[in-house]
Amino acid sequence: MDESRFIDIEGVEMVFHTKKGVFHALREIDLKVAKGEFITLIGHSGCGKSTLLNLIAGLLQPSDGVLLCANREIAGPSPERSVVFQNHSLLPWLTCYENVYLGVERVFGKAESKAQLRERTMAALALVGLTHAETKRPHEISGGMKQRVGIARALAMEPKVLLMDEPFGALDALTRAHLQDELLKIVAATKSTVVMVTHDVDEAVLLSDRIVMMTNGPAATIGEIVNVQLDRPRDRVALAADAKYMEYRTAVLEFLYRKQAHPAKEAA
Ligand SMILES: Nc1ncnc2c1ncn2[C@@H]1O[C@H](COP(=O)(O)OP(=O)(O)OP(=O)(O)O)[C@@H](O)[C@H]1O
Repeated sequence: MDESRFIDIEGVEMVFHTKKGVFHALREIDLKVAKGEFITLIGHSGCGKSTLLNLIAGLLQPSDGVLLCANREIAGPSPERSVVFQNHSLLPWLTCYENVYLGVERVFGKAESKAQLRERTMAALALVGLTHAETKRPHEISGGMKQRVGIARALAMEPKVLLMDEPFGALDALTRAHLQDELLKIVAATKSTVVMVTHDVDEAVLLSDRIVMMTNGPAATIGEIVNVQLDRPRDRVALAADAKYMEYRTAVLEFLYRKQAHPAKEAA
């Protein structure tokens, strides 16, 4: 298999049929994501970032074009492409442990013993530093912890691709920085392929191998792509004074606020 096109998106168009008529959301989307690559999607509000992520997740079907993952057409949702949403979407009546276990059981339940499933669940909770919270329910933990349970659940399914829709968008700046650092470590350890939607320019530069910048909608498409060639592991404090980091940051700001200025709704 050609690992440089692990996710292969070709000629994708997305048209929504609404009560008000036809809405052309995405046009001519071509993107190849390599195995182990970390991609962020950035662009102004409403440009179609979530739509593109949902197409890769298989939650939406394109109006035209094709999406492949590991050479197979993406025909629907699958645990091999697990999604972490902004609102953590945990089941409120289940404990943190049970929320993660549910995903583990779905993927490995037929093949493995209960002890093995338990081991996987505990390993995923440990990965996000939540072993101590296994018996707590979502209302008993902070927003950052809930988001970590969501990430643990997604990772525990050992997905080929981790899809994240503004996973840290609702968190305060310090918690957000902490979770970004954790995610970098986890991704380095698991060698996951990640596609993440973000509004945050610094988050995009810190995490990405490539930043995919989208033009404004309607009929949004990929405008430019920034190749972030910063060594890993990355240290946010050291990067703050790094000339290359500033260059990438400026390139994204330039795209968003000069080339794709959005007078009504300034994002990022
Ligand atoms: N199911 C749908 N039916 C009709 N229109 C839709 C549907 N889903 C999305 N859209 C429209 O497609 C466009 C892209 O929406 P999308 O949510 O993908 O944007 P986004 O870039 O993720 O926005 P935000 O940053 O605000 O979350 C928007 O104009 C939106 O109103």
